[in-house]
Amino acid sequence: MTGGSFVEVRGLRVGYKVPHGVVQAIDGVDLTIDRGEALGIVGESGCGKSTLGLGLLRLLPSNATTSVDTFRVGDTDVAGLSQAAFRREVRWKRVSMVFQSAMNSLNPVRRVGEQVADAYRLHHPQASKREVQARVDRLFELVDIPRARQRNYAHEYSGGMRQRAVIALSLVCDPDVVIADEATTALDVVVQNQILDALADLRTELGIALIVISHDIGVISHTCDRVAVMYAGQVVESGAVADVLASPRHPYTASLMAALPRLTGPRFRPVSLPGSPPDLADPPTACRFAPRCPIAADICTDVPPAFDPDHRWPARCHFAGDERLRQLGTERTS
Ligand SMILES: Nc1ncnc2c1ncn2[C@@H]1O[C@H](COP(=O)(O)OP(=O)(O)OP(=O)(O)O)[C@@H](O)[C@H]1O
Repeated sequence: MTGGSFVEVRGLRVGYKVPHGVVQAIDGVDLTIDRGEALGIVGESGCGKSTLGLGLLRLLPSNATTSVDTFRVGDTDVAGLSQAAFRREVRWKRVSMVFQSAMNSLNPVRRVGEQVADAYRLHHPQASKREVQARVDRLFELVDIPRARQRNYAHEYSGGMRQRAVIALSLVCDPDVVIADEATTALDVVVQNQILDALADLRTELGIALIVISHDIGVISHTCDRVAVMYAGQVVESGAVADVLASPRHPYTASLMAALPRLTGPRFRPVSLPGSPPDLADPPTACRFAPRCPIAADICTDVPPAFDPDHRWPARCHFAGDERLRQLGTERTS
């Protein structure tokens, strides 16, 4: 990773206050993304993916405490901004988000075109009627919805079209960074791929830095250049998608891959990962994955593994890239 990346996040931490202590949902995450690049965030439920996206946009509930050493977008340091300045200058304008449930993001009793126009007017109160309509037309064109459909209500759209409309809303203010959180999870695979392709086109056409959050490694491989694999609030491996998926260096990534059914090549029985992630109010002090790890040794429960986010392909494991990882998921069925 380069020090001159377009987006740089260093030392992000988010804790939720709960009756029995603090759930440290994000514990020192570093990310860098270039313009036009897509970074995937993958991991199983509860590893902190949504907290990461919401934390970057400062949209977390009041029991959350967030801190970050560096959050820079282009030349702007957004970490030091007050809540009011962040809302005014960053949220939706520099960094926006596409959520999973399109129906929750769209107003059922207002035409979709009007909703997009409302959102634009909110941020550009001086814009003339003609400017607003030109922007709405452009946004519908970008997400490939015919102009005539601006007059429809959300319930008259298909699921895929609704999700495109939500993407159009996220682009209203011409953001530099778009975070897509499980944006296609509710859609069938064909429509899912169309939406992922649309996002991929937009990021290259508009030079957006895209963060794709998903529990589905297939979604990440379809859309992203790089991937950060999260486990228990930390990034455990990151690198080029093709490298990481072909020969994972961390046992957690290897286990995620082994749990995937394969459609081509020799047939393997998917091997699900035993156990569950640790309690984030009291995680293991050394390697957090050790209790579930098939190759763990004494050092893993004694010494926290190092992680250098500036390495080309870092893995938070004492046995990173170990030969034994290749054996995971090799239980052939035929
Ligand atoms: N408002 C909250 N109060 C307390 N704990 C929370 C809150 N929101 C999330 N958490 C906890 O923070 C951790 C991370 O949750 P998060 O929703 O970010 O994970 P995730 O990877 O997005 O999971 P999923 O895919 O199921 O949404 C979990 O242990 C979760 O229980």
